[in-house]
Amino acid sequence: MRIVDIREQTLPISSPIRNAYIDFSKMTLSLVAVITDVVRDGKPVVGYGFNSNGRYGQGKLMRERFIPRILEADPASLLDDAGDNLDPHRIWDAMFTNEKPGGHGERSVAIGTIDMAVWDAVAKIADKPLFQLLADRYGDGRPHRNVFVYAAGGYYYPGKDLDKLKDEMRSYIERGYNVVKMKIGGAPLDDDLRRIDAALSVLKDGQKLAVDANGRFGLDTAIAYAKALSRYDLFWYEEAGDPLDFELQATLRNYYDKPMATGENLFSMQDARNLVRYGGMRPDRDWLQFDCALSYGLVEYLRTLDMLGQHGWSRTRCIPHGGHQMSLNIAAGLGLGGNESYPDLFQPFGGFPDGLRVENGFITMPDLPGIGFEGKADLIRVMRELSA
Ligand SMILES: O=C([O-])CC(=O)C(=O)O
Ligand SMILES: [Mg+2]
Repeated sequence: MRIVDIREQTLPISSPIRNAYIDFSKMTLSLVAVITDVVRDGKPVVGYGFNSNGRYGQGKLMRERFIPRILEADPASLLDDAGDNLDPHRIWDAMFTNEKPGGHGERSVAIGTIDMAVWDAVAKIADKPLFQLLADRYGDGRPHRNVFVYAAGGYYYPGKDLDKLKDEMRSYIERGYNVVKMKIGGAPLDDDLRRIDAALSVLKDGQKLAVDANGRFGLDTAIAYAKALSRYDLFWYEEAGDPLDFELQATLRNYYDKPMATGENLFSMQDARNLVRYGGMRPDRDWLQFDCALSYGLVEYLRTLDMLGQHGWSRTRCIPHGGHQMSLNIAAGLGLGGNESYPDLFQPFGGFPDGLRVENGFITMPDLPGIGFEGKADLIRVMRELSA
């Protein structure tokens, strides 16, 4: 059993939307196919992966370093002890050969994307949904099939007035979500408060709004927003300041006693650990959003979950960024608190398998092989073009 080829294609996911920090007019991602010599139903098993929105495609790093390291390794050294499947941990070690620690810039995205495709292949070779494989290997064998999901959107874009924002939020609620998220920090505070009031006006009892500043604020602005947001009962106040400014985050808790969230731009277990050590995050109410697709993959995310446990954090406080099915499987298999969802954005990569309904804010995991990309017709079409 061996990996015979790994292919990458950089694809556009551009749109006119913007958050407080970037616009998505030139946004791309890497799609990866890991092609094996294992044959199922007359066809080779192929694992697929892609990186989440917000970081660009990483084909160059993959082609120069990470793909050759896997393909040049002794194939037997990449298998598990029984020799009957690929071992994601050993493949990860091969990718990380001759890489120094620290500075987890773009390579964590490159490795995380290949890692996603490897896990998809591993679960397909084991003939299981990935969430079941994870529950079997790392848990008690019983996945949490019902996963909390929230709808992310509420971006700034040209011509978007308050009515359009309300329509967007209402459409998520009508599709079964009970938590919706919108952007803040890309307009003056008073304008944002009007936008928040508009979004809240379409919510009913038990439905909540989260807001996301995308790391835009310095301490003074972060505090001004904290004071203004305190009057609401928000699901969370996300990424107020620079993702690496742990002191800002720690100070902010003195001005905001309701839930906060951050972590989507921390790309390693060590960075996540620094947030937990120095960021003043509160295990009883705050949320951690590390996204495996951007941060060295599930092999690293398993280390992050171990680290969290050692620091007194429950994994139910993790709701990953990215809205991809990989984190959906991790949430179901390992018992996270839920997952982000982009019902309309970043298509065909955003969203979940066709026909999956959101009910009262939860989805029920379908029985699909691997990560489940085969259940989303527009996505698997693009993926199969890469592996054909
Ligand atoms: O706008 C983005 O970069 C995405 C984001 O922060 C999120 O989904 O939380
Ligand atoms: Mg965010």
